Amino acid sequence: MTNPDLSKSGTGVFAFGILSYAVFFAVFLYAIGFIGGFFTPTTLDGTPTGPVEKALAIDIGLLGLFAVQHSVMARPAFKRWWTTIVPEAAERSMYVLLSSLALVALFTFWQPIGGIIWDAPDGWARNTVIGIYLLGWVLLLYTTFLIDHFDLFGLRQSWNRLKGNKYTPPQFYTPSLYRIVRHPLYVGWLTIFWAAPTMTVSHLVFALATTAYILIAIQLEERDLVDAFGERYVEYRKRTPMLLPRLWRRREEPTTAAKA
Ligand SMILES: C[S@@+](CC[C@H](N)C(=O)[O-])C[C@H]1O[C@@H](n2cnc3c(N)ncnc32)[C@H](O)[C@@H]1O
Repeated sequence: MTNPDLSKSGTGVFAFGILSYAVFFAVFLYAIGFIGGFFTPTTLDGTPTGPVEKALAIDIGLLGLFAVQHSVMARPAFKRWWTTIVPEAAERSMYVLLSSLALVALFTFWQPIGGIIWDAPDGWARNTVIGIYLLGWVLLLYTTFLIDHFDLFGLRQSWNRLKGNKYTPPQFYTPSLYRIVRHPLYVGWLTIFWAAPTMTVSHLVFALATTAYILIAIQLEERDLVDAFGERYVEYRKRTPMLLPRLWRRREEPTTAAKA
């Protein structure tokens, strides 16, 4: 089969990359309001409009849709097949666009369930939780730049295609926060999901499901990282905690290379 990259114009692929990035950015801004409960017309917590069973079924379906799209399309085997259909330089932008559209569906059709699990009192307690929530977003955005923000959201690939440069995938990095935990970006997400000044039943369903999803996604992602980077990632995994920073210094163990 011919590589579709060769038959598509670099300008078209780059324009698609920009469009996909713009949609992602709008979804990112909306998500801050949707999960935090400010400004946006629909929110995670809100007034229920129908029976609990129906709301639960819809919400779990929406979360499942996102989880399947986001995980299946991220696997190397899927990408190998998919890039026989879409240009290689547009693959990541396509992934970002479809992830964003799955989130638009979630924002649009989410059914609040009501029922308060906890509610931080007004004043310093509530403001502190909101502060932690916003810090989660800062952590998330900051971490994307530690790996490669523009590669993660597909712009680097389409820019390279436009310029006719050969694409080199990102290498294995452990800068800054990656020395403290292996998944700082997911720490950002978990902070965002759980730092809720008011925790309703639908927010709890959302936080539990997304936490479970992240724990599964880490297993899949690390399997791919071991395949891609081999012993370097295995050693890194041994010395660096997954999500919770160590509060004490670990006794240095000899590396596999040193043992052999
Ligand atoms: C959404 S990012 C999440 C990164 C990481 N799991 C985290 O929570 O910070 C997923 C992409 O980051 C890549 N990735 C994860 N750890 C990496 C590292 N230390 N260096 C380079 N790429 C990494 C994965 O291969 C995957 O393509």
